[in-house]
Amino acid sequence: MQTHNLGYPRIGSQRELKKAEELFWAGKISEQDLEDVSLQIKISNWETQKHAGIDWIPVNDFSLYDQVLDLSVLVGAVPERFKKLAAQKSSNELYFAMARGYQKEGFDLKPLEMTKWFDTNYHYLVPEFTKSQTFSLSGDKPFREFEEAQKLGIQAKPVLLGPISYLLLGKEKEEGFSSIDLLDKLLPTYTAILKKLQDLGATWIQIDEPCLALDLTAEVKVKYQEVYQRLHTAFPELKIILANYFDCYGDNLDIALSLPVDALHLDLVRCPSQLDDILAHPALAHQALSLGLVDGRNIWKNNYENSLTYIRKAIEKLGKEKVWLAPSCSLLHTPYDLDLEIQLDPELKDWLSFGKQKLDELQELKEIAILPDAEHSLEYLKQNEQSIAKKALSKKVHNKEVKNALISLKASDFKRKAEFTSRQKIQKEKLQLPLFPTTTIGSFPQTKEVRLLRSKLKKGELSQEQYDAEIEKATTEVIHWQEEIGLDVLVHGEFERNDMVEYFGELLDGFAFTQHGWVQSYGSRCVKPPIIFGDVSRPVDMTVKWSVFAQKIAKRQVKGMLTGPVTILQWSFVRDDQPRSTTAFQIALAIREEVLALEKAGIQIIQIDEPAIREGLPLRKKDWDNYLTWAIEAFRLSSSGVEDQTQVHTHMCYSEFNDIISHIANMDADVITIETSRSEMELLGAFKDFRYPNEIGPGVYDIHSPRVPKKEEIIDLIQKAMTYLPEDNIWINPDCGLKTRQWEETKAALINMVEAAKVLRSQVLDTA
Ligand SMILES: CN1c2c(nc(N)[nH]c2=O)NC[C@@H]1CNc1ccc(C(=O)N[C@@H](CCC(=O)N[C@@H](CCC(=O)N[C@@H](CCC(=O)O)C(=O)O)C(=O)O)C(=O)O)cc1
Ligand SMILES: N[C@@H](CCS)C(=O)O
Ligand SMILES: [Zn+2]
Repeated sequence: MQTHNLGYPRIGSQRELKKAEELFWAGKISEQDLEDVSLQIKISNWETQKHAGIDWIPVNDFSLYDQVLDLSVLVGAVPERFKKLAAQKSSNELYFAMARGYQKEGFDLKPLEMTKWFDTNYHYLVPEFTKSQTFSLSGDKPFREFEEAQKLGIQAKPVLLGPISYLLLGKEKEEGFSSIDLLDKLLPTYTAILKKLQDLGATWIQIDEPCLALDLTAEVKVKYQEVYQRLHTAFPELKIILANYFDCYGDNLDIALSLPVDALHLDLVRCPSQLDDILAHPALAHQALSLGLVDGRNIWKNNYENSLTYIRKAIEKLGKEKVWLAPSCSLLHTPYDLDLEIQLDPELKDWLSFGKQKLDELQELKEIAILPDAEHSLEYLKQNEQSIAKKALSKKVHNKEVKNALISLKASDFKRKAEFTSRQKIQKEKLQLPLFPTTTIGSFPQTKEVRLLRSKLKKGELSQEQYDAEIEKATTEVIHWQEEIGLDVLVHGEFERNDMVEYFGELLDGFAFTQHGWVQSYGSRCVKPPIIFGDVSRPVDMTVKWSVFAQKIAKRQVKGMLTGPVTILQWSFVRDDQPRSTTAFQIALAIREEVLALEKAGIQIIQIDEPAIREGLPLRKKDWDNYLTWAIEAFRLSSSGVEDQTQVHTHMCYSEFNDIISHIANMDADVITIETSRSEMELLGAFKDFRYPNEIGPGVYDIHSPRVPKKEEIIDLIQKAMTYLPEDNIWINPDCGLKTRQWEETKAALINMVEAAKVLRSQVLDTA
């Protein structure tokens, strides 16, 4: 029996990579310094895994920015616009230019698009393909890392994203072909990579094909057979472990089992039922099974008794040699090390397991499975049973009042008092906003200075009063500045928030938060997801103080700003002892209370952000309806308590809306602000076709880039939006919050946005 790992977090246990990268980008350290930090992280990761006793340790799971971008660079899929830069710069500079864009020395290069990695909060860089796309081996990253690991005596298993998933995750940049048509062109380069790894001494290679968890066309299914047959023919000696995760193989199982690979990985956390299906499958013959037992997407201790049931079943059918033990997916999505959490409640800590502890769990499971009667095995089992039992019975988890509140919900709790058309009249009368009201999405730049204040507060170097005074100052400045430039609906800037989810997690009961539980979101950006361990309730006001403060000093309306229940759920580590929907409703009730508290305090416009509604969609379409029903109900529960005159906004980003537009409409927010600028407003087609009734703020510029949009561009975009939507329903705003931007470009962009609104208003008046 072997243990192996599918991938390890790579930001460093103290976010060393993030810090080094940001210094490198600022020109403060050299490329060599960055390489040194990277190597230290890799070595530390390998040693940790070796020390835990993992038999096969992944290499090439490290990345300076993103593993999909790594493969694009390795196979030479560099978009044409970067070619001139490529000729002048180092490979790292080109790599980061593709990741982040390049706007200097006469270049104005847009980065690759970034999108969600399946249903996670990790974002990858979307490969770009053209009809005449060519590929060629253009780097040495996996080879270098394999050699580095070998030198340290690590039994290394290179990890590569599979050729089919790679192509399917990319985007065609011109019409008339499909990315999967490029397989024949890609395979020679892909085989060159395998050849080189084999020549260096690799025996096992992990090829990730997470697209096997999606609904696939018959054409793609056939490609799987062709490709893996070709790879097997080319490398009969090389052993391939094919990894799928995040959902079942489902109806791709027959294909997966027919492939000439040496081992198949199953995510038993997301799909426990597939083990029986596989063990009973007539095609199961030559393959070993890698059991994805330990949850790579969550932080709870593994339940050994459950895992051992799976292990025993697999051994019975296949024999010990053909059973591998693994995490369900890469540990990239978990924090590094629970031992760093010295402030966590010890009772809660006993229920948890982070990346490093998950490695120990694998090793302990292996020992229990091999030597079930050994003293240490019995001890491991006993300890584990005790932790699991304590959690199930803990008073900290269960709150009767919350459970009762959920049971007592009525249909009317999910519905605004009046229909939208009546509300709209009342709100237009009350708010007296101009045509094309301008607003922003909530956050203003979270500068180093603001973050430093919080850091000092946490370290006790600043008192709460001193901190509050500084946040007051920043909020006051931003309110006055918004009024000065003429924005219509103001925001308080969110300076008091570390993150739009963690902030609420720190204030709600049933949540815990960590000191070092960082998880990579994209590139150097990380999040610290809170841990939902118990029934959720709201012991204190969470946002009222800062909204009321801002409203008091403002001459115009200030939007209250909340994160919605589905997004809080999606971006937290969630309970595994009750359905996600139950937790979502509990959070929704807490947010509903906050909404009512804001209303009572005189806030007339309240935004409830739900950027993660779409990413929460299950990977298989058959599961969509169930999810969308409870997710939209959770939003409605959070937003429906208010009077008709109170205007509820929601905000979404990173979303394609076509296939879920009826559900978006069903949220019944008075105003929805959405990311549309990158699609040049084309996303609005769905709203037009559906005759979406409520008001919409289509984003007029991309906030991911420092580029300042020109007034004329914004006018053009809104004129385009007017071909989709009634002008009375249009708001003007950026795509998303401005927290990652600098002040300089923020100011310039918003001034242009307000000027554009003025021009548009006068154009409409002229034609009236
Ligand atoms: C909108 N997005 C979000 C997602 N998920 C979330 N949970 N939150 C989101 O906002 N998913 C989708 C997108 C992803 N986008 C982003 C955008 C930006 C970040 C980001 O900037 N992350 C920060 C960390 C934010 C934070 O928690 N800050 C804390 C602590 C800051 C810190 O490191 N302090 C230093 C001292 C200060 C200093 O010297 O700078 C320290 O303690 O050592 C805070 O503000 O208090 C990042 O830096 O990565 C993430 C996802
Ligand atoms: N209100 C949040 C939404 C981000 S999706 C912000 O402005 O940052
Ligand atoms: Zn957003």
